[in-house]
Amino acid sequence: MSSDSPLIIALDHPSLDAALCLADRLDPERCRVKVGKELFTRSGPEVIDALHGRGFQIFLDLKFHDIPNTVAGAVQAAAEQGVWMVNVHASGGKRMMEAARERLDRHGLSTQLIAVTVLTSMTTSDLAGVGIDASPAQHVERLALLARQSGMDGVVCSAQEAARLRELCGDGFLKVTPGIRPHFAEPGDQRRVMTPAEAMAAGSTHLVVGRPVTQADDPMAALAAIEQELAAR
Ligand SMILES: O=C(O)c1cc(=O)[nH]c(=O)n1[C@@H]1O[C@H](COP(=O)(O)O)[C@@H](O)[C@H]1O
Repeated sequence: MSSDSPLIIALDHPSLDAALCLADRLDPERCRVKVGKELFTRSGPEVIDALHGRGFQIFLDLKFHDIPNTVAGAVQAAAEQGVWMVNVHASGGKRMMEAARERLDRHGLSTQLIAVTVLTSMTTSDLAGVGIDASPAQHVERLALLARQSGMDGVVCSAQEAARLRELCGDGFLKVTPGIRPHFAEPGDQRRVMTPAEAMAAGSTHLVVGRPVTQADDPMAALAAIEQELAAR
């Protein structure tokens, strides 16, 4: 089964059972799902098989960042599990991203390969704290251009940077944007946020939504409310 929806629901759950319980309340024709570090570290590849078995396309969000050979091997291992999308950190550099690209191509693996630019929880002062003297918007541009030159299919960025990246990198370059907060949701720890409709208008190609759906009393109703917000724009 596959979904044309731009929505990717982040299954940031502490156990396989909890993640599957939520997945069973979602419709794989109306969203994809994202498996991140906590869930994968606890459950291992079993969660991938279980979600595939339920018909979901999966974004395996492990944000690989290591030497080129190690990242290439990790990306290959992810792709061989049949996931739809996998990511690395653009700040791992050009040679690291190229190694990942080359490994997928060499093995004929069509998993979407994207690079994280600047995390949506980060501000200018957070960047300064790690020695980067630039605003998030400036640093995202730099890393997105590097990611495109290195053969990535797209980037993870905040929706606030999507419009600029559409100008710089074109429509076909994926812009996967977390930090999505529908009108009914709280920002929590996110700093660079937008509503679903604003994010799509700005050029996002995919919206990563976690707590606004997963913590809702009725997750499918929350997803439907987001779909309505998108349809009304
Ligand atoms: O790569 C990601 O998915 C990601 C990158 C980023 O810059 N910011 C970010 O929030 N994420 C992920 O997107 C999800 C957002 O979840 P909520 O804040 O609950 O909507 C989490 O799973 C984060 O790990």
